[in-house]
Amino acid sequence: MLPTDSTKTLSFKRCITEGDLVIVYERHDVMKAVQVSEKGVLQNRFGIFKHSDWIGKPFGSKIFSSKGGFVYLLAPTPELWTLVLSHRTQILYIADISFVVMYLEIVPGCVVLESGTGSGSLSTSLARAVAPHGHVYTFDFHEQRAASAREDFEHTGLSSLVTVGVRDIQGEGFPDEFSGRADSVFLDLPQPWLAIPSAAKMLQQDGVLCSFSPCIEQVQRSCETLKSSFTDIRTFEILLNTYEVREGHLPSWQDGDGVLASLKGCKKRQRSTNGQENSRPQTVLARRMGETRGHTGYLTFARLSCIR
Ligand SMILES: C[S@@+](CC[C@H](N)C(=O)[O-])C[C@H]1O[C@@H](n2cnc3c(N)ncnc32)[C@H](O)[C@@H]1O
Repeated sequence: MLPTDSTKTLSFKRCITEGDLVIVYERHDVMKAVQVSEKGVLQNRFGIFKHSDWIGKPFGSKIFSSKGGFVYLLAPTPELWTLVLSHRTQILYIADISFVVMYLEIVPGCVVLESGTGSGSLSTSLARAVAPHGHVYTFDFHEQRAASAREDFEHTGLSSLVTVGVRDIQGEGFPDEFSGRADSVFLDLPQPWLAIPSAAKMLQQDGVLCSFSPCIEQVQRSCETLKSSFTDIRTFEILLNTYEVREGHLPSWQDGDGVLASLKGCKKRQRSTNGQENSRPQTVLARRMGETRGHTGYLTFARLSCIR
């Protein structure tokens, strides 16, 4: 059983009720988080939507406005929350987040330490990964950021899984009460090497640490510090290619190589009985969108050595 308030973000199989946070989805790049209230109204380019029509509908419903336009009402999963949250800092995105959760070996029941909290983008996914009985303790030295993150975790229903502390982790290290208790530690700090000795103290035998740094000089300095108590030190840079999937006409053989793949396979150009060329049939196309997404940062992982 999940703690009751965390069912908001962690369960998909329920109906929308008053007070819920929903993600109103127009397109993959146009979404917003809305708190449902009986008297609430949403207005966008597709028309006017009354919240009262949403209550009782399952998450995932397609909802029509009086003008016939529509939006989808989606559950505020960590994946979607990362795309709609208010940016108080730079944040981690899904490609890095998914790699972090996997490589830190985070499973239900884990205790995870994190600093800084920033906008809580990573913390939200960490919380889901440790649910229902694990916990994320996240620290930021910026009081207002910590308070805003706490409010967000209330809204997304994760506050029973995440505790936000105000602390200078580079200066003071993590609190001693976590000594030897953490399964994993994640650092997104300007000088992570200052926090690494404390992180090593917090980790259980063979626990894993990850440090995110935007530049390679920081990585080098962190690795120097990691060498004294960690093993299996490895750095990754995650680069993402996105493909747009849409209906369209296949190019003729003379059209160049703009379209990289057809999901339905190639159909030859058709000719009618009078020998005229028909318009080419519609098919589903996948086209690479622009350049590979640029550099976000380096992820350095290391496992605590058994001999401390
Ligand atoms: C880039 S943000 C973290 C973003 C976060 N990973 C996310 O996905 O939303 C870095 C955070 O570290 C915090 N920070 C910087 N130095 C710190 C320190 N010495 N102790 C604790 N937090 C610190 C900043 O206030 C900032 O909020």
